[in-house]
Amino acid sequence: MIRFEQVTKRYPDGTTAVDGLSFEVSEGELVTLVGPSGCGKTTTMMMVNRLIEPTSGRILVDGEDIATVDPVLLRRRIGYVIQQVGLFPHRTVLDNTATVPTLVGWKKTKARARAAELLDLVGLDPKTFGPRYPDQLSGGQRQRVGVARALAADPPVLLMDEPFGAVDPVVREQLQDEFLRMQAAVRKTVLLVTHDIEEAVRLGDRIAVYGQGRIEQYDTPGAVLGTPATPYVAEFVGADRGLKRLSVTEIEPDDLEQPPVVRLDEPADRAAGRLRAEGARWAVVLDAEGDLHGWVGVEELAGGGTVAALVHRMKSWVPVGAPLKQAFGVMLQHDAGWVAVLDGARFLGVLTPAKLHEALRRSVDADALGVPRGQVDFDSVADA
Ligand SMILES: Nc1ncnc2c1ncn2[C@@H]1O[C@H](COP(=O)(O)OP(=O)(O)OP(=O)(O)O)[C@@H](O)[C@H]1O
Repeated sequence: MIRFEQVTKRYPDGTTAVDGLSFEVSEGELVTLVGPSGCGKTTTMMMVNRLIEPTSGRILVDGEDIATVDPVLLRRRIGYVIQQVGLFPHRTVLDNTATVPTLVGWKKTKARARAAELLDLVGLDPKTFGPRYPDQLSGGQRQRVGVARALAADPPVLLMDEPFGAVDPVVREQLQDEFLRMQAAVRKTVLLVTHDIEEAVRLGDRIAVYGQGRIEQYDTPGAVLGTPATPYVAEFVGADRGLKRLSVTEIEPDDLEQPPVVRLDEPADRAAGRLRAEGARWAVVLDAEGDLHGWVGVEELAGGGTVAALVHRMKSWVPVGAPLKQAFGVMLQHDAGWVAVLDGARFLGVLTPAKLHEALRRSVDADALGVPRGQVDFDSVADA
């Protein structure tokens, strides 16, 4: 969808901001450009909508060399979100959002209806916020309007330059979450500039890690964190990259341990006898469908009746496919040595700290070998 071919940008004063850049962004992909200040990220992005012209090389959008496209027409196909949102102060939020559709000749009512839809999409109630002026919004709300406005003409491509940079960390995380939810629905091709590796990892399908004017590594967040291509990348992503990797590694059924299980309708004394024989001190409680009902301690099974009367509700669990970090967070929060993993209501197994470590190690090796995690034998990497 966006293709850079040997693109170089040299400014008149001799600064080479971007040097022989070649990479490609697929349709519907979100690519984050990350790197220290002055490494050429913004220059890269502004060449896509021709706010900056390359010195040499070509950029193709949807197969077309953009040097041959009228810049005004090009920019209508490309939404642009910047940190200083740049809303018109004397226009309402609704009219700000409707700017581009109005420019391209939509009727006012249609443009406003579309704007209302988009405000809704970015989490702002159009009835409440539509009539307000930009200075009546918080920083985070203004950023959302910026995103809504960029999406208004439904451009296939979105360029975002530090779009969540101007807000505090908590709001920033909320905006990132909302943006990811929205992106899952609209699937734009997105180039997003950030200097924050956490943000790059969290948002990107792929990350381009910039050195001075060049991309040092272009890969998935997991691969960049797991197997940095150069010492520069390793240093940039940080010594705690193992910890960061927890947030991009998903829980897979193969990662799980199978704890002792008792059935909800099982007589308590029989369950107790079985668990004692296995040397188990507790068990998870499932119904006939395999759905999780909670857990029970073996001591509590001493009385009569069925397990159903004795079950403790499970306070927390995590869905399969959630990041390992979420499971780790739940374990810490409840000071627990394990957390149940569910597929819908169905119990799949539990994740323990040892299993979590194993999953992380296997995922690093899987990325390095280019194979699915299930194919990596943990024993072969345990001593690595
Ligand atoms: N108009 C210009 N004239 C000369 N040099 C420029 C110009 N614009 C940018 N540069 C230089 O080009 C290099 C790349 O700048 P760019 O803005 O692309 O970096 P960046 O990675 O986006 O940085 P930041 O994260 O600080 O925004 C820098 O050294 C910058 O000083």
